[in-house]
Amino acid sequence: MPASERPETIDAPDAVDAPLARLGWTPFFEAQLEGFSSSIPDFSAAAQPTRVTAVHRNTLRVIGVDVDLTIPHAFEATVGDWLMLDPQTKTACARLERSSLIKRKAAGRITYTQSIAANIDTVFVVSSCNADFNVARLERYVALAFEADTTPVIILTKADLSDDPDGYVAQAQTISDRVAVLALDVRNTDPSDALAPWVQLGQTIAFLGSSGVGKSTLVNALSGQIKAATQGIRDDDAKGRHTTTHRELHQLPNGCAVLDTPGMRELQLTDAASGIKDVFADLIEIAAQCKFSDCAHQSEPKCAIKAGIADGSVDPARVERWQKLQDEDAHNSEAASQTVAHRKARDKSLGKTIKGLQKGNRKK
Ligand SMILES: Nc1nc2c(ncn2[C@@H]2O[C@H](COP(=O)(O)OP(=O)(O)OP(=O)(O)O)[C@@H](O)[C@H]2O)c(=O)[nH]1
Ligand SMILES: [Zn+2]
Repeated sequence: MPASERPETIDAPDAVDAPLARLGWTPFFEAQLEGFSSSIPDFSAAAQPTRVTAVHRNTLRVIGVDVDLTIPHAFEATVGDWLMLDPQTKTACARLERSSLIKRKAAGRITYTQSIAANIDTVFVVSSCNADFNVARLERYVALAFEADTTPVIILTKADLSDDPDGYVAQAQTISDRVAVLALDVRNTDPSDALAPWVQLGQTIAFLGSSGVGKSTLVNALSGQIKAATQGIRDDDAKGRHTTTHRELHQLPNGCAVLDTPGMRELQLTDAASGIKDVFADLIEIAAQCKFSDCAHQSEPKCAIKAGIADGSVDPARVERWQKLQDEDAHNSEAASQTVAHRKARDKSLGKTIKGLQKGNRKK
């Protein structure tokens, strides 16, 4: 959903079960329940929806209505997923289809795609009206949010520290006409009203941005802890920070769920080709007029991008950032797949060596 179509009437409290809505339950998930009892053989009719709030090495923590349990891993569930819990066996018997998924390629012993968080509705991309502000970085996060099927909203904090917050807003607005941009002074003003269109019962939000831009300050303010000394609260992390006891899934007083999960706050871009296309849709449309379909917009004849730069309708810096982001994404995506290919080749040759040695031993 384009951010310009602001959610106005999401999940009226009576539309879905209110206690579940406080965990982020929406009609999208409700609608999936019907199909289960008939299509899944061992589906228990008593199964109930629970949300994954933490992923540990061997277990998942799931929370539902009057449920707070640690259960075995199932269905490759990640933080934010909805699992149907069989109350008898205390195991998951189904994972609901995801409305969104934030993932990244992780290169460990085996390279694999790692899910970071599921079912986030709005990603607040946070930067500040000072040195942190960087259009290229914002574009990267917006691409990531689009790629994951979430709605990105740009928040520029520390408006009070700048002489020209509107100038920052204007710059951020050039990123995409599908993304709302807000400048906030979170230290002195309650952000609740400004963020109300997205911060609603049944919705799940997350904050993305560099360290120190004010993400925790925002969450604290939304939790009704305005002007709480962020640092002080933080030092007492387990108890003091935010109002809920669950570190990974906070519930705001109005019933909006906030996913705060390790690895979510700062993310590298990989496998985000379609998210990048969404951010630079205007340039892609122009590039479709280039003579060559694989035009690199460098020295090719009849290049529509270069023509646009020449007549002033296209910003050359934006073209440069677009190409850089594409390169970064291609590089990261390829590096990850090469790691797999390289390891496979190495393991194969190692396998041959071992076989050879074994044969040699047998001959002796
Ligand atoms: N003046 C001003 N200060 C702010 C504003 N928002 C946040 N701050 C301050 O910026 C500092 C960093 O804020 P945090 O909320 O801890 O930043 P963070 O993004 O959560 O940082 P990490 O947890 O490291 O990712 C704190 O001292 C806040 O009080 C703002 O709008 N105006
Ligand atoms: Zn071109």
